[in-house]
Amino acid sequence: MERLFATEKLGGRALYKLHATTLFVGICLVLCYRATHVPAAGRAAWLGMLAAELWFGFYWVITQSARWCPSRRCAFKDRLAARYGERLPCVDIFVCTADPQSEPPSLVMATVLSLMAYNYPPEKLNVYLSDDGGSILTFYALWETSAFAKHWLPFCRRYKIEPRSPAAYFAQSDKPSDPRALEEWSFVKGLYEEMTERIDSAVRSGKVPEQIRVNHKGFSEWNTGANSKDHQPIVQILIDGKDRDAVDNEGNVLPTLVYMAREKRPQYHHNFKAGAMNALIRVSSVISNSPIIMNVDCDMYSNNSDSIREALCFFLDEETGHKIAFVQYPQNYNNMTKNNIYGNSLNVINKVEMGGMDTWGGPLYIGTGCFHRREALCGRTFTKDYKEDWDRGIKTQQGIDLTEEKAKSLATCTYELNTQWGNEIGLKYGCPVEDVITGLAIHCRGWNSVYNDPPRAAFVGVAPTTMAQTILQHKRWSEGCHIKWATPSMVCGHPTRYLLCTMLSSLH
Ligand SMILES: O=c1ccn([C@@H]2O[C@H](COP(=O)(O)OP(=O)(O)O[C@H]3O[C@H](CO)[C@@H](O)[C@H](O)[C@H]3O)[C@@H](O)[C@H]2O)c(=O)[nH]1
Ligand SMILES: [Mn+2]
Repeated sequence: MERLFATEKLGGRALYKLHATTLFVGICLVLCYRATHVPAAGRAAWLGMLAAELWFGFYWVITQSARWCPSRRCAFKDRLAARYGERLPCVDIFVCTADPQSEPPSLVMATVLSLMAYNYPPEKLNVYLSDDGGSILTFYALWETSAFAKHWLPFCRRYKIEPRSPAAYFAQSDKPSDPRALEEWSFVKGLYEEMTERIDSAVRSGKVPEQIRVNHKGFSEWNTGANSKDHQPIVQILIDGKDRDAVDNEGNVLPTLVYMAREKRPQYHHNFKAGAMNALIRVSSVISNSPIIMNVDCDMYSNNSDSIREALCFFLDEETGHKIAFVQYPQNYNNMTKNNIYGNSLNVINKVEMGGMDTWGGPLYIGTGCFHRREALCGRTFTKDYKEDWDRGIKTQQGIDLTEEKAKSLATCTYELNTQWGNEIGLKYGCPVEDVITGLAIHCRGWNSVYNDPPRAAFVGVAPTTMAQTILQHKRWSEGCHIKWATPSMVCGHPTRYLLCTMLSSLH
């Protein structure tokens, strides 16, 4: 049977190998020099130099395993379409946001809209927004979005536009020349701008107007004075994709859209993004329970509406699909500083190293732009005879109120006490780079991963732009992969992979 994807080796490998060989000889010569020139005085400095050279030499040798033979993937969406048509698995999409001041809700909503507008059967798509700020402003923004989506989704489909984040699209696109298209373009643009203005002005004033609050029962969650650090669990299904009446303005079904703010109490540690993701895994398990989970940071919009279909080419491939736990896309940014002075474009990682890690079972999980197999993320160990049920998922709703109550009980502070959540199940806690460690644990359970970097970037986000932000981010990344976060079984189970995780996340 024809494969659903191909792997091709990157060109220029011979040249790189030549370059690497000369470097290796250089490193050996430096070490030789050091060993044969032991000074009589100043031994401490000599020892320090030797230690540094040995460490950097060792680092360099280890990273060669990711640079020696980089490859690129090519997914065949046409073959996927020919084989499966629209009989595709359900997908749950998780977006995490934490603070309406530093992550403006209007931008988060552009991300949410880009995800709702994927070129994918809408009844199989479920978008969840986790709000760690527990903010009525974010909820209000999502409520506005659920109404605007009824215009945005048909517009995207009719004109096959890219990218499908309205903010990015209207900033990039020229006015269409066809008068009918122009009329619609201007109408949708107008609606979008009005909505953004309403959201931004609510954020500026810090409150949602009273006449709006009566429009949805969800606003009443804030009647008791919930604040970001102390509030009850909130789950609101804003669009129920299983409801035949929830349709866009052309009568097509809409994707499910859910707002979640897990319970926060000062006496319980919330475990940052990993805690939010784990709450989402549980909440989604009673609403949609799709076999595939995708997650993005709130500042990373989908730039390519075919990314889901491409990711499925890997999962559904007959030969190797059953081994794959996650498909990782690179992090691309659209706000590079002049000359990329802080190296934020992550070129070496994105273009070479992530695609070069196949020998070690595939790329790292880097926290955003990643499609997971739900079972693997929830702690399942790989076995040859495991067969995924791609048809799984909740197809009929029990009644929204009942489902919401059930979901809230899974998003409480006490739910995880004395359980394996944060350890064997879901994302790992306690580590500043929960993603890399979680990915390592998945590999240690026997699964592989795949890296896919299509010519049209799948996700585009916002990188740090100042020295201070960059240093903070790198400090967190470097600390995160320190040995103390990995258990001995993880280090021993995949020693080279562990070293690579440590080194790739600490020295860029
Ligand atoms: O308590 C928190 C803190 C953060 N976030 C969200 O987590 C995401 C990432 O946080 P950010 O502060 O933007 O970290 P970055 O350094 O930009 O993130 C990179 O590094 C992280 C740690 O490795 C990964 O989790 C991210 O996916 C990756 O983009 C954002 O969407 C936040 O809203 C939460 O949901 N809850
Ligand atoms: Mn970020």
